[in-house]
Amino acid sequence: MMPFTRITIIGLGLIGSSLAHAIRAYLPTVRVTGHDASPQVREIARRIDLCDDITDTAGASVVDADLVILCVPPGGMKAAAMAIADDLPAEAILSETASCQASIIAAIREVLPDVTMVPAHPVAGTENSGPEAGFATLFQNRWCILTPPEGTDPIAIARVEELWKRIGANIEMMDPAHHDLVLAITSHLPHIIAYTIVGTASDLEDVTRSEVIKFSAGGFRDFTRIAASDPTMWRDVFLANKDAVLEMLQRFTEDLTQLQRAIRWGDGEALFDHFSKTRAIRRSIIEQGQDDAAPDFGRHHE
Ligand SMILES: NC(=O)c1ccc[n+]([C@@H]2O[C@H](COP(=O)([O-])OP(=O)(O)OC[C@H]3O[C@@H](n4cnc5c(N)ncnc54)[C@H](O)[C@@H]3O)[C@@H](O)[C@H]2O)c1
Ligand SMILES: O=C(O)C(=O)C[C@]1(C(=O)O)C=C[C@@H](O)C=C1
Repeated sequence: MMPFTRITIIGLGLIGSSLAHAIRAYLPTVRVTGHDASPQVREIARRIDLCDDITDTAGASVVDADLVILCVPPGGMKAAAMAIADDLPAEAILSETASCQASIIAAIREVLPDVTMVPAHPVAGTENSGPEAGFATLFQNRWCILTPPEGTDPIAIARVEELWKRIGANIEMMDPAHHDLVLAITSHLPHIIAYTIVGTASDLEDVTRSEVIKFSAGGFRDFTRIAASDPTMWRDVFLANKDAVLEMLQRFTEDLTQLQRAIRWGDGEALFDHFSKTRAIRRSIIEQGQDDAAPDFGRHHE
């Protein structure tokens, strides 16, 4: 059975447009309505025929929806929820795709205290943003983490789970605070490290910009892809997931200091042991078949 018949997507950037493409490709009988706060984005979305209908106001986009998915940057989630508060049907389910969850759920709850909420964070993306960056296969064989607040109607959870399965995702359930801790190490820390290393390299006076570009074919190039990720979204992620990110950064800094000491004191054994452990981690990720998507998706769309 179709989990939903009328889905509204608010925020038509990378994730919102990918969802629209995926729902129309894999659940073609579902009616997809879209809205974005930006008139330019709405114009592009209409031109590329992204949804069955694009509305100029948030309220009009939700009046007959049975599922509304907020796909705006984390810092815009509360405003997006506020904009639909008067028009959201009582029986509609609200979802959102934010990269961090606990503080976003709390902010939405302030505006919509009684709504049935099933947040769903797809662990899939690229460094690109905007309505033309999306593609239908983005979520294929990728994790989607559901973080429903305690006491959420199990039928609502099952319907959202079914939707994500139909567009190709694998489902995991997590408590929102645990989700934020896990993502802080697996996604948010790599981004802050990439933003730092690329910034440091370009700041170095004796490494000219042209040399950075010229010699960036190796490891540095992978960092530049991540460091090209959307500045608004990532500013919001670090502010909204402050505690978990600071906790992970503290751990990371301590581990970095240990490696720094090993280099300073010529402790080759410590370095070799550490690098052997990390090589084993990479190999086990590949064995589990989770290696394929992220870097490739980015490169297809460069
Ligand atoms: N980019 C990724 O890799 C990725 C992956 C998984 C989840 N996410 C999460 O999904 C959400 C969307 O990310 P994205 O990469 O699609 O961003 P994006 O920048 O590509 O698109 C966001 C869109 O939201 C619109 N918007 C902003 N505030 C709005 C509001 N109040 N009402 C209506 N529209 C509004 C913007 O105009 C923009 O078009 C974020 O919360 C992000 O954390 C991102
Ligand atoms: O592959 C990328 O470009 C991504 O950064 C995707 C990525 C990640 O860190 O894995 C980024 C943020 C999301 O919340 C989920 C996925």
